[in-house]
Order: sequence, then structure tokens, then C-alpha cells
Amino acid sequence: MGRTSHITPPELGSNKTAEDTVSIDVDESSIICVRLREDVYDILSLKEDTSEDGSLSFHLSRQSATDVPESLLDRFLVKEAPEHLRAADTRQVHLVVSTRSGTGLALDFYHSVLQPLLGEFGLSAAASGGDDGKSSSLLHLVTTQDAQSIQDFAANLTPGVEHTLVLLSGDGGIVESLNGKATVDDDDDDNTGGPGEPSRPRRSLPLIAMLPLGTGNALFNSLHKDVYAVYSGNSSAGSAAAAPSPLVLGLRTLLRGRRAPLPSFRVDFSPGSQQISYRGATDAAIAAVEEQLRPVTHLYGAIVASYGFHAQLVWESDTPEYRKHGAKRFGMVAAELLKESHAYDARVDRNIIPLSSVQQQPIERQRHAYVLATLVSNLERTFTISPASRPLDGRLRLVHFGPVGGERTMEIMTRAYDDGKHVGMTWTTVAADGGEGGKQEGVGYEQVGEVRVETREEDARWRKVCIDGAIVELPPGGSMTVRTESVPHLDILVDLSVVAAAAASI
Ligand SMILES: Nc1ncnc2c1ncn2[C@@H]1O[C@H](COP(=O)(O)OP(=O)(O)OP(=O)(O)O)[C@@H](O)[C@H]1O
Repeated sequence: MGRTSHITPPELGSNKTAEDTVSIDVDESSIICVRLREDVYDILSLKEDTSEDGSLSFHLSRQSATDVPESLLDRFLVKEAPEHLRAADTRQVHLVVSTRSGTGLALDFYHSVLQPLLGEFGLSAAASGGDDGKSSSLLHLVTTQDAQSIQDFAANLTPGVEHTLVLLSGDGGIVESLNGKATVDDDDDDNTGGPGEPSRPRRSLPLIAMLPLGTGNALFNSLHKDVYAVYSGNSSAGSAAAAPSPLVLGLRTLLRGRRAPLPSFRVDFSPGSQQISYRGATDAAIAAVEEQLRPVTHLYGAIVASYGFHAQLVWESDTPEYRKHGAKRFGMVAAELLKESHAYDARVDRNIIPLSSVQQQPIERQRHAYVLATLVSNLERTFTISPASRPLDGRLRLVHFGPVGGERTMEIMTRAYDDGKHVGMTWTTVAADGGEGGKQEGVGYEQVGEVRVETREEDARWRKVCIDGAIVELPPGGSMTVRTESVPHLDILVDLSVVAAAAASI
């Protein structure tokens, strides 16, 4: 149970009615916002219930009171719908429901929580096939039909108006929006004014608001890391109060958040690289799923580009066979991979900042277990792969280590779950690790400007790379090169404290 607030009854003799004079205990951790309706406050909160069979359900709860402590009003009062949610002739607001994200709860969340919450602010949404309604005050409801839906949607946003995309999804919704939008930017010379024309005003970028309904929700969890830290007592303003759930935080940010550019990177692949997806992947027809390979030259990401154990885990746990096992699939696949402990044969070059902004240096290791470049701190809420990464810092960091065997790999991963304590780990190699014995090694952790991974594997199984969850198979001798983008393609809505902290660190 979180910190509770006693909502005090009005004083005797006031003109409030008896119905108003209620005293309520509110679990602060579940509060989304407080609304003032005439002279009564409505406290809107999110109830999340887990049934006996483990399924999760949500509903929006409203409690009314005539008086609310200042401290709650400071943090939760929302007088009117924020501008980014108000559709107008100059702004379209899209509610994008990704039906396959996480455990498939996004549509239920929309109907049970988001739709009534927006209704409290006088906002309503309608699905539309064409342009009808898009330029009115109605919000636009988009429900995914397949794995291309979000990317296609983001690539076809009406030009000349502002866009807000409220994504009810996991990281996939963000990376698909990014790739849809960035592809349009690639074709649009005017977008940024170009390197030689810095004075041209930047066009308003589509604004992404995240409601974390995926599995890992790496970007959401990384951007809200400091907000969680306040509740765990892990910050200067530490307190022992219960933390709000990710969905409560997402809704608070939706109503009170601020816009900031989303840092991203581009990954270029050598010719012959192919992106893997599954066609016909419905839950009922999992056995009928076909693996599809399509040529890919480059992708954009905002989270992670990896080779080795991480990419293998994401890919092998996403096959139809393993998907049958639900969330347990990650653990099952990790156990198998750790038993095999494959030593990936690759050349990895990077330029370490601040040592060199241009010169590439190879990692002096023939074989690798883990090579992961990231812009974020956390791949899951408690899995801190890059502890030095700050929200929105735009710095690419590389985590890498050699083939150290299943047991040590497990130990490294376990320490990452302990607030990123894998960084700084060292050990002495033994010949059985797949390299020379007696060498001092450790977890490599560097800020880099660019990373290039060239695989020397013959077997296609070991030639998979992962870009924010998308899997690409490199050809024999193929490579990927990761570079940060110098201009943003999207803005993202974040907690006010994140914008303030990012500005202070410049
Ligand atoms: N109706 C649909 N049919 C097929 N694929 C879909 C459909 N709706 C969404 N998808 C796809 O499902 C994937 C869901 O990925 P998403 O990242 O949102 O969730 P997740 O993988 O559970 O979470 P995370 O990436 O945060 O761990 C996306 O690639 C999306 O394109």
C-alpha cells in the first residue's frame, strides 16, 4: 500500500452539500490526476487487478472530495487537457493501439482506462479510414492490423500539421514509428535545413507519448528511471513511498509531460543483409507461421543494437515454437544459450570518446559473447545494462565481453539486475574460455561515436543482429555499422524532471 492522503471534509457552515462531505483514503501511488469540477475535486486513479489465473485487468477509478491537500494539488492537478492532446485544424492526435504488444492488453487498456480518462477532459476519439475527422476536434483511433501497421502509419502522416502519437505498445511501437518517420525524412531534403543551412527553423516533429504496454518497455523505463528512483529512496529527494506502476507514470506523463527530442541512431548493413519477420503470426495459427526474409540496407533505433548473446536471445525466443511458452520463453532460451555459450567470431571496431572522435580501434579479442551498443540505461525496469546513461543524453555506449562460459555470463547478467554492477567486473581468463588463459579481462564499457561489427561466422544461426527488437541476418562476412543521428526524427513526451535534468547536464 502506498502513502495515503486523507481528503478532509469541508468545514461546518460551508455551502457544500452532505454528499460532498466525504473523507477518502487515496493510495497516492495509483493517482493519475486531480480534476476540479465546479467546486468538487475528482481524484482519478488507476486500479490494476491480477486475477487468480494471473490475468491483469484495469479500470479508471474516481473519488470526489471538496478539499484536497495542497501537496496533492501541486503534483496532480490538471486543469484542462494539455495542448498536445487537443486536436485542431493544425494538430492531429492519434491514439495508436498495438494489439500484439506485451500480453495483448493494449485494446482493453484503451477501452477501460484511456478512453474514459480522455472523456473526463471532454476529448473523444474515432477510427477513420480517410481524412474524415482527422482535422476536427476528434482524436484519431488507430488499431494495428499487422506488424507493418505502425511503420506505415508513421510514414504517411499528413504533412503541414502537428502530430501527437499516443502509443499503447512496447518498444516496437516506438522503433516502428521512428523508422516510418525517418524514412520520410531521408527523402525530404527540407526537413532540417541541411548541414549548410543551420538557420532554417526546425519543423515541428511528431510527438510520441508512451503508455508502456509491451514486455521490456526499455525506452519508457529508462526515461522514467529517475522518477522511479525518487520512490526507492535512490535519489537526493528519496522517499520510501510505494512507486506508481509504469502505467500510472505513463498516464501522468501523458497529462503533465514536456516535449524533448528523442536521440536515435542509424544502423547500416552490408549488402545481402535481410530482416526477419513472421507472416501469419496469429495466436491461433502459430504452427502455420512462416519466417520471412526481406533485404534491408539500414534501420533506425533509439534503444539498442547488438550482436551475440543479446541478439540471439531476442531472436531465438521470438520463434513460433518458443512464443507458445509466453513470458517464460526468455528464461528457457537463456538457459539453452548459456549451456552452449557460443564464442562469436567477429571483428568489432569502435572509436572511444573522448580518446578519439574519428579513429576506429578494434576490440582486441577474436571471439565475443556480448556486444551491445545502447542509448538507454535499462532494457527492462530492473535490468540496468548501461548505468552511466542518462535519459535523453544521446550518448552511445558499448558493453562487451568475451566468451567466458555460461556461469560467468550468468553472473554478469545477474549483476546487471543489481543496478548495473556488472560494469567494472574483472577476471582472469582460462584457456577453456575459448581464448588464451591467464589474461586479465573484464566487462568492457565505453562511450563510443560509432561501432562496426563484422561477423566471421559461417553458420547463419550466429549471424543475427538485433536493432531495438528487429532481427537482421548478416551475410557471411557481413557487417553492421551503428552511428548516432545528428538530428532528431521524433520528439518524445517525458516527465518535467527529465527535461530539467537533461538541460542542467548540458
Ligand atoms: N495485429 C497485429 N498483428 C501482427 N503483429 C502486430 C499486430 N499488432 C502489433 N504487432 C506487432 O507486435 C509487435 C509488438 O512489439 P512491442 O515491442 O510493442 O511489444 P513487446 O515486444 O511485447 O514489448 P517490448 O519490445 O517493449 O519488450 C510489434 O512488432 C508490432 O508491429
